[in-house]
Amino acid sequence: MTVRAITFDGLSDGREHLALSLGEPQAVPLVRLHSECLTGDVLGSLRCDCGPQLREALTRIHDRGGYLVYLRQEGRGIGLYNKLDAYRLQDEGQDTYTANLSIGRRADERDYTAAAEILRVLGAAEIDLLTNNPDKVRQLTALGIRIRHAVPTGAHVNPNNYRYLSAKVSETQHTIDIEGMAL
Ligand SMILES: Nc1nc2c(ncn2[C@@H]2O[C@H](COP(=O)(O)OP(=O)(O)OP(=O)(O)O)[C@@H](O)[C@H]2O)c(=O)[nH]1
Ligand SMILES: [Zn+2]
Repeated sequence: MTVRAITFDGLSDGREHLALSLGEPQAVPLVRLHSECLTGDVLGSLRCDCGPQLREALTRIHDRGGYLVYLRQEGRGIGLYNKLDAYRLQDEGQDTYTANLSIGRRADERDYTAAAEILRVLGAAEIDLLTNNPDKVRQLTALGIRIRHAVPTGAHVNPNNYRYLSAKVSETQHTIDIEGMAL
């Protein structure tokens, strides 16, 4: 797989987000905005679905042509240490969003302004977005990116992440097909 890595100067949040260009260039590219998850992406944690989603995205975007934008928004924007603190509360029974509130943070602190800046630099003003998250679609649209289709990812369900995925469906209306997959 040939991959072109693209770096950026002067993004409004000052972070080192990375874009990967995969496959053949397209008028309307397939794009994934992947939020950093050290535990899932790198360490293979089964508590979430981030690692399998990342690998699925790389393959699908390579086949279709487009960009994977790796956003440095660990823990839905609260950072790694806070996410690990929230995990402790989840082990005591709180759901993934309530645990954020319990440590004094918002349920989801992600902002996609830098992502929209990146897409504009890439010339990707209209995209197909690989996501189950309606908030990503809402925010990007408000930032001037046209979403032709929101393309759902696969459902990467396991016994350890079932509650986490259920909360995404019930609390933030993610389009994940976990019906009948209770483990
Ligand atoms: N605060 C917190 N963040 C988490 C937790 N589990 C995963 N994350 C972070 O959540 C982010 C991934 O977001 P998700 O809400 O799983 O999925 P999404 O990106 O909104 O939606 P998709 O585009 O459909 O994948 C990554 O930054 C992870 O580090 C958790 O229990 N608590
Ligand atoms: Zn994760």
